[in-house]
Amino acid sequence: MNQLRAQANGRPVLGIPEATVARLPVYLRALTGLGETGMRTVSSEQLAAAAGVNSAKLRKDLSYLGSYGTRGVGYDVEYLRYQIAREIGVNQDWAVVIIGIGNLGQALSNYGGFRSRGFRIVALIDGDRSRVGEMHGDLPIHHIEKLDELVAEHACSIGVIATPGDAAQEVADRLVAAGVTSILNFAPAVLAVPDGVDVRKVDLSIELQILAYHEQRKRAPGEEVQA
Ligand SMILES: NC(=O)c1ccc[n+]([C@@H]2O[C@H](COP(=O)([O-])OP(=O)(O)OC[C@H]3O[C@@H](n4cnc5c(N)ncnc54)[C@H](O)[C@@H]3O)[C@@H](O)[C@H]2O)c1
Repeated sequence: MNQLRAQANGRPVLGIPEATVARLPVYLRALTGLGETGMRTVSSEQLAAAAGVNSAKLRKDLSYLGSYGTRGVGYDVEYLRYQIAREIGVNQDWAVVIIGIGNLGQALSNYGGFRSRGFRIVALIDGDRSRVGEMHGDLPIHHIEKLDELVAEHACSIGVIATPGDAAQEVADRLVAAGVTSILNFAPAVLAVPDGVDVRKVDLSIELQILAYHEQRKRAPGEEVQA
């Protein structure tokens, strides 16, 4: 899928390229940082530098939102932040369920930064009955058999999978059956899901490999990487 549908007043208006959609959270984070320093307006060059992209690309991306800035003044930081947040959907409050409360699931459940970005972790779920009732922050672990009930109770549309890879498909199937339509998958597994369900895969080792690739090219020719 190359084009995502943008919504304005609930109506689909134009296609936003997926690469642009992927950069919107980066702009949002940069704008939040600039806003916190007290900056009221920002030029496309300043925002591009803060976001780590080139300014022509930034202007093109923002034009998809109908945001062109004011010549000689730039963009209103707060308004642009609001526009991007609305486009991404983070002006809403999204209920999130995490499945698999091991090392990673616990770290995610203890991270306080999701809430300020519009994501509320509402339930922690694990397949190990001996973990039921264990508290992380102010949430207890529930057994996976309670998944349907919890998803319905909290109107969860987003599920995070942090189970081992061999359990991930089964967990995804259960999430979909419970009504979850977006899955963030940390497990090393390729998930099959029906149309209408979005899956994003997070793989930190791929990110590290990309860094290693660039690191290798910074070295002088002939310089060996120590194993
Ligand atoms: N994507 C990344 O960058 C990245 C980084 C770290 C870990 N991981 C992956 O995240 C996953 C979790 O890693 P971890 O170190 O937290 O593992 P862990 O073994 O500490 O935790 C896994 C948890 O999943 C639970 N579980 C197992 N099967 C289940 C099922 N069918 N239903 C519900 N819960 C179930 C276990 O009881 C356990 O609590 C692994 O797949 C790991 O490879 C990915």
